[in-house]
Amino acid sequence: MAPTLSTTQFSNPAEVTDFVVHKGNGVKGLSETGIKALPDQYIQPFEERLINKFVNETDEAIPVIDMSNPDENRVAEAVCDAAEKWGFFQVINHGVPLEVLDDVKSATHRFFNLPVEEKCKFTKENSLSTNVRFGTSFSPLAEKALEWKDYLSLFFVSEAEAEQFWPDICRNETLEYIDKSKKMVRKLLEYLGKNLNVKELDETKESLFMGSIRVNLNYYPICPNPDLTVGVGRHSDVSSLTILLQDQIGGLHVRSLASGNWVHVPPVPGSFVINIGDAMQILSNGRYKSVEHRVLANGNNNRISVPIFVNPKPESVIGPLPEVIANGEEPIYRDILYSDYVRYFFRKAHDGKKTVDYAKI
Ligand SMILES: COc1cc(/C=C/C(=O)SCCNC(=O)CCNC(=O)[C@H](O)C(C)(C)COP(=O)(O)OP(=O)(O)OC[C@H]2O[C@@H](n3cnc4c(N)ncnc43)[C@H](O)[C@@H]2OP(=O)(O)O)ccc1O
Ligand SMILES: O=C(O)CCC(=O)C(=O)O
Ligand SMILES: [Fe+2]
Repeated sequence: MAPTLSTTQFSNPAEVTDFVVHKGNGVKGLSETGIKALPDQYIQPFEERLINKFVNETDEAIPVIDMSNPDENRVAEAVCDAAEKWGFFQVINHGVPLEVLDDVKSATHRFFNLPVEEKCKFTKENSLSTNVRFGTSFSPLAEKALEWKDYLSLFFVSEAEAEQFWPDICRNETLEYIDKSKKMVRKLLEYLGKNLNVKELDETKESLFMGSIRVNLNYYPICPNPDLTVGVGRHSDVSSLTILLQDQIGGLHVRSLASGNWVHVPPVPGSFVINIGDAMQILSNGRYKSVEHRVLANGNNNRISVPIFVNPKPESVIGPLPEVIANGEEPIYRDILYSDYVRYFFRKAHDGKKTVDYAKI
């Protein structure tokens, strides 16, 4: 239900922050007050807005890969090529039932449409588990300018833990989405691993590449001045691989490694957007690239997206794989504890590709 506060009740920026961040209304609540101008704390520095700058000026596009015949060499080659040259690609005919995708999108809308009191049961302060967190922006206490996004973040431990702590309204659909995506994730990791001389995804490699799973349900409400802010600022993911389901609205942009231009990722019905994360960049000693991306805010439509972050286990030590440096290649990253790396990422504002410097030798 829409909050009944009138925008005139915000007499200063601190009241907006209190309403959005501390009272748990999120930017969705703020948007639904009918607010006509973007509050000051959402105004991004000029260089971060980048609206229309270097966007769509070329006909560059991230590859779209058809996985109908997943055992054909050309599919594996296309995936590895995209991972090296773009760090991003879309997949179609991936084998995940479209109904599962529709169901998790509906579940996302249902969660965000809950009354504030219900969503607030899952804020950092109130959640009964650190694995379930409802929040807004990315790291509001560390950010100079906030981001126009609310999220529910679910770290998967077990079905039993999810049964106990995840919100009822979206639990089953999210679990099904994870479960039905696993086969495709394994296949993608097999392609990427083989190309690095990893013969098979045995227990050790499985734990490094896909030892933990986090799913975020993202909600980007209509924004009064989308040109002045961002939905998500420039960042690379800290995952090994991210599987992103987006709706039909659009707004995700990827930095082209070839030109430096921002390239829009057009919604393709029934597809996933796949991207390489920092953990895979480190494991592959820089062969596969985790690439900067960002999401524009939208003045006309609400948007949702549902990324599955496929990660090493928090307790894994990650560094360039022995198979990669066996040929005498110099390691460019040191060994790091993965949970230290993720903590470092979460404790600062988005800052483009800087997180990975933490692991550089
Ligand atoms: C939210 O907007 C985002 C998110 C992203 C994410 C991109 C990714 O690639 S996510 C994949 C990350 N990988 C993993 O989660 C797997 C490994 N996980 C771990 O090692 C641990 O779960 C942990 C993340 C280190 C948390 O450990 P723990 O100490 O048990 O838990 P906390 O004390 O609650 O958290 C520590 C610290 O982290 C921050 N934080 C935790 N969870 C989240 C979350 N879901 N979202 C945001 N921040 C989180 C938090 O700041 C905690 O510090 P406090 O000072 O608040 O206590 C990309 C783009 C986006 O816009
Ligand atoms: O919403 C999107 O399209 C991308 C979100 C994203 O980059 C993230 O959650 O890491
Ligand atoms: Fe991301």
